[in-house]
Amino acid sequence: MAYRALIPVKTLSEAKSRLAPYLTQTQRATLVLDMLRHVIDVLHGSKSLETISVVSPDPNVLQQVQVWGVHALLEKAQGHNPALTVAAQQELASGATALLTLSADLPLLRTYDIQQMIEQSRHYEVVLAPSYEGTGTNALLVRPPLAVPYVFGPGSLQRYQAEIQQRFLSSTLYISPGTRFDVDTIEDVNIFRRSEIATA
Ligand SMILES: Nc1nc2c(ncn2[C@@H]2O[C@H](COP(=O)(O)OP(=O)(O)OP(=O)(O)O)[C@@H](O)[C@H]2O)c(=O)[nH]1
Ligand SMILES: C=C(OP(=O)(O)O)C(=O)O
Repeated sequence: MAYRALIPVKTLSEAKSRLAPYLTQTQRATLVLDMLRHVIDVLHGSKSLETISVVSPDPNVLQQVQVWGVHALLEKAQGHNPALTVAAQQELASGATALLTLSADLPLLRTYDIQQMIEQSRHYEVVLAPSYEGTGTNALLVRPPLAVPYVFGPGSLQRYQAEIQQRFLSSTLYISPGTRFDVDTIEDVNIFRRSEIATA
């Protein structure tokens, strides 16, 4: 089985727009790149992935991730789901048999989470990792790639579940702090900062 990972990353100037009232653009860009670096390090550390790719329209992001040792895919169709769809088609065409798509903003993600999701995917065609509030999807492991269409966005978990049901695919939920906690709001940033201080 050829497991690969794919991380979508927005243009830095537009990323983390919900934090714009609280953080400067430079602070937001730094936060995005720090969290992306963490996710990439964790994926590398899992030693379970044939390749790791980042899809983004931002040349600075693409240049940076190559330095970190991952593939840089220029966004060919605009928007979260269209960009992922084209990138996943490329992965499928080049031999991927399973694709883990995950958000770039998961600061508590651990290699154990990746290994567990891969383990579960041996028994289920789709493994979904929900966000804390239970409506979002922070990671999605699909075997084969594109067996389920990308439907990220508000309320995506329920939409994924409906798509899975329509296609009679087997699926399971993977629930862990590492995949549940994504940084969207200033409250999330503060929770994360407090957890860093507590573990320092
Ligand atoms: N390539 C690409 N990635 C995207 C796009 N939209 C969102 N993403 C990525 O998808 C993941 C979840 O993104 P969102 O929560 O929608 O956006 P965000 O920038 O994290 O936060 P907000 O701007 O506050 O919504 C993050 O890794 C984003 O960088 C897009 O249009 N293209
Ligand atoms: C994009 C999503 O979530 P968020 O905007 O909360 O990161 C999603 O869960 O599909």
